[in-house]
Amino acid sequence: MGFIMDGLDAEDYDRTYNDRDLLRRIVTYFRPKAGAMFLVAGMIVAASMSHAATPLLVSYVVDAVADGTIGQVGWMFVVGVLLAGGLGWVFNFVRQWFSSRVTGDVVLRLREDAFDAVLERDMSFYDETPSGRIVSRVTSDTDDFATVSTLTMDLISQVLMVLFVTVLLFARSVELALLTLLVVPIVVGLALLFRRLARASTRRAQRSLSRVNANLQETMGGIAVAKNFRQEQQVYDEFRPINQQSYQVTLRQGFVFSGIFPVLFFVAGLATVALVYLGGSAVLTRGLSAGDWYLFLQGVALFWMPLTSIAAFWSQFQQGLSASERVFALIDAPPRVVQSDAQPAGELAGRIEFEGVTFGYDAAHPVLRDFDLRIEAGESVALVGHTGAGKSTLSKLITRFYEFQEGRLLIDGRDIRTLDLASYRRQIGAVPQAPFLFSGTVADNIRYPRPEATDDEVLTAASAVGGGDWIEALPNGLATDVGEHGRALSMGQRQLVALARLLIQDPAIVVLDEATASVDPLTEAQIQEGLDVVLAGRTSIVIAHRLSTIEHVDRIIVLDHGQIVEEGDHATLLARGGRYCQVYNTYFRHQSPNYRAGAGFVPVSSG
Ligand SMILES: Nc1ncnc2c1ncn2[C@@H]1O[C@H](COP(=O)(O)OP(=O)(O)OP(=O)(O)O)[C@@H](O)[C@H]1O
Repeated sequence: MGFIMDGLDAEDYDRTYNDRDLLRRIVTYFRPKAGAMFLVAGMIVAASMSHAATPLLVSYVVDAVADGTIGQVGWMFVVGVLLAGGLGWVFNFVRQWFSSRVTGDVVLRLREDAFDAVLERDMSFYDETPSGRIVSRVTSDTDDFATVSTLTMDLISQVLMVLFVTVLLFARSVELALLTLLVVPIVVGLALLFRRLARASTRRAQRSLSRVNANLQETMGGIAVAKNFRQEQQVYDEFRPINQQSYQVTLRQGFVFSGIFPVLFFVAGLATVALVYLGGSAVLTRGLSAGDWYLFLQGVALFWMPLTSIAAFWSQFQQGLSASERVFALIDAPPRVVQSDAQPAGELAGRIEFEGVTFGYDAAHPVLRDFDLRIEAGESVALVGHTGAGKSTLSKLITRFYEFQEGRLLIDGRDIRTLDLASYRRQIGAVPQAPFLFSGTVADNIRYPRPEATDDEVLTAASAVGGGDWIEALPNGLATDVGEHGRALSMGQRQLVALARLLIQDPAIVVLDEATASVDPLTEAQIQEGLDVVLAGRTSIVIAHRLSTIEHVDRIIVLDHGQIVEEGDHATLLARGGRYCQVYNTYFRHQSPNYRAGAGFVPVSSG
């Protein structure tokens, strides 16, 4: 049991809706399609009537054969049966056509809503949720939901068939009709019991599938690293148990689902035996016509088919319901970042103040405790410190990607929680270590923050960065295709594109995580020049990895375990011989032009 259930826990934001809320929610998606659905309902009634007409007509044929009048009326029955069949086909066709439209439109809207919700989520959501799982909610879960609507329409048509057949049965013989109906509560009871089992096993099957998706997604994302280190076997070893688990869980689901049919058929078989026996005796003893008896035998078959398919329907219905539950949970996931107001940020000067901020990714383990820091408008600050010191964390709070637990964060003296996030983020330029480029040309990527930027503006921005020489090195200049994730450009070129993109955005505050990947000295110089242009006149917080950056900024802040342990400019801090010197000796010393292995250490006198 342990292995089969491992890793199939719900996501943090998963929730269980009660049936009524879930159905109400589903109905809101179908309401705009009411017109088409009425037409579908009409077609379902018409098709069900034409299908129910066939056994009725045949029962008359049986009677006509029995009393020898078939010769005079035979042709009418032939026409009647053909007509019922033909009309049934037309009604069904129209029904299928419109119900596909309804389902398609509903899924379209649901998927749009799910996608919008995904875009709205805070960064913490992406850190915690593997992207494969998100993908499977937006794609396969919405598809499963679609099957609910198709099945619901099928079910309605089946139920109508049952009603028509019941009416026919009662019209012919109340006694036999009641006998047939006696079995209904048994079937419904079994179906309800089965419904509980099906829902639980279905939910597990969906989770295991999304685990497979998540694993595949991660594998594809890191395939270059895996191949480089020849770790294909390890990747395979990781995939195998996850896939195996999905197999086991699906197998269990199949077991549960297939269990219901033998039980239902057994009950149905008993009922048929009883009807054949009682109906046969009635024909012999009480003058029931052979046609009536035939109608009953057909009626039983017609009657059982919808009932058993209703039972089978539950399984898929449950699958669709739990899929819709998962999609709605994604749509309804409460944001972690909560704004108390939505004041437009306006033109920011860029002053940033942390006042007694406490923050932990997990509230029980704070990364920052009672943290104070004031960065003046237009000041450039470099954050340095050992790995895990909290440098990126600070930048994530400034970009408002994460919610902090205590204290205040002020931007130009205004509480960050009172600002309209969209207008605030427009003034924040965040550059990650490995700048992400979207498929398209270099110009498309530079224009990304402001699609209406003219070609001249794009060219000016690109030329301002690193003297613009790098554009000539591109095969098609700014029209060069960057390839998937910018793979067609070198790391250095990608960074230059990211800097030019910042110029187009023109933010008041820049939060930059410097790339650690080394580039050639020429590109390095271009990037440094680009940085000087981009950072001029803006508040900038740089998670510094390059010596030239720390030598140029107004203030260096040394972080250790979420605390500021030292601050000042490069020369002052070097002279002090404190914690900064330790960091310098570890990370920056070797970047000095005079670097020689084992030499150039700055003496450390304290801490
Ligand atoms: N998404 C996350 N979820 C949980 N913990 C995290 C997350 N990101 C960072 N941490 C933890 O917070 C602490 C600070 O991490 P942070 O990324 O701010 O360090 P850093 O100084 O930027 O390190 P580096 O130079 O390696 O990027 C670390 O202990 C890290 O394990």
